[in-house]
Amino acid sequence: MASAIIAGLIDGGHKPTTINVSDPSVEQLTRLQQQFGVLTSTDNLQAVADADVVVLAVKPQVLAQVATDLAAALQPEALVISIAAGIDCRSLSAWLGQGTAIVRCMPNTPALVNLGASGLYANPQTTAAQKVQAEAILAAVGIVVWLTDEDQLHAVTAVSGSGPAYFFLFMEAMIEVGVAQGLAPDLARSLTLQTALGASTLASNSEEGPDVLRQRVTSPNGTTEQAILSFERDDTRAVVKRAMAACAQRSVTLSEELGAK
Ligand SMILES: NC(=O)C1=CN([C@@H]2O[C@H](COP(=O)(O)OP(=O)(O)OC[C@H]3O[C@@H](n4cnc5c(N)ncnc54)[C@H](OP(=O)(O)O)[C@@H]3O)[C@@H](O)[C@H]2O)C=CC1
Ligand SMILES: O=C(O)[C@@H]1CCC=N1
Repeated sequence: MASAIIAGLIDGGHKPTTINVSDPSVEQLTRLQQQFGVLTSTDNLQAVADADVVVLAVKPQVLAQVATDLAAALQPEALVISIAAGIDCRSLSAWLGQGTAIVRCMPNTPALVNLGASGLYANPQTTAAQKVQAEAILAAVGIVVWLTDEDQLHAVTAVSGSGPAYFFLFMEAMIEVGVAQGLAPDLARSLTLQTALGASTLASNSEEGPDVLRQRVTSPNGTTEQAILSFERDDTRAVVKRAMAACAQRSVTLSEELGAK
């Protein structure tokens, strides 16, 4: 995720030498340095020392340690943006310092192709100018929505944070079945991916909702009708509801398991 955000910032005209990337892996840093021309360090404290914005893009499992270590090195006026799933502002403040301006963000991997979708929530310590900064960083890789209730980030995770994986699963299944029905694998793949891109683009460009667009594909007594009836008989909406509930619930329990006690 961090690579995607760095790429978006640099594509958007951000000067590479104003970005300092820290990671334990020298190989990873060398790759980022060669690809983007950013400054690099294996020392998190050194990387944040002069930073006005710090993006925390580590796994939730290491966030407590990383954030606690950073506290002493942060500039008092720095904005901290965390993209970690689940971990709330209460925990981040406990680790970073109570006065820290924090924006929590839930991005997604289509940020890699500038088609990301991010939900953002700012704690009360965040100034209007810092909110503009946070929005500009995430807007470099896709659309941004602001949330007024931090708990909504669980739902954003279930919709867009994890959402790409649901569509990939659907694509995998369609490709497999296309092949089973007699198509060459490369044909099944390109037809599936173009259909996903076409459906998404059509829905994005249309004033009509997905329900109306679906009905347009579904000719009475035609082929689609049989597929949709089969999906409804299998209660696909309930399947989606259970999956997204499990996802949002995991976001809640990540916070309980890994948050500040
Ligand atoms: N993947 C996704 O679709 C999304 C992920 N997120 C969130 O983004 C965060 C990162 O996820 P993702 O990008 O997938 O994970 P990655 O494992 O790809 O990236 C995490 C990076 O953090 C580095 N790292 C590990 N320990 C430290 C440390 N102590 N100090 C500095 N860097 C460290 C890792 O290095 P190394 O590999 O060498 O250990 C790795 O490069 C997570 O919190 C996740 O919840 C949010 C939205 C979507
Ligand atoms: O699976 C995860 O925990 C992360 C957060 C959202 C997408 N990937």
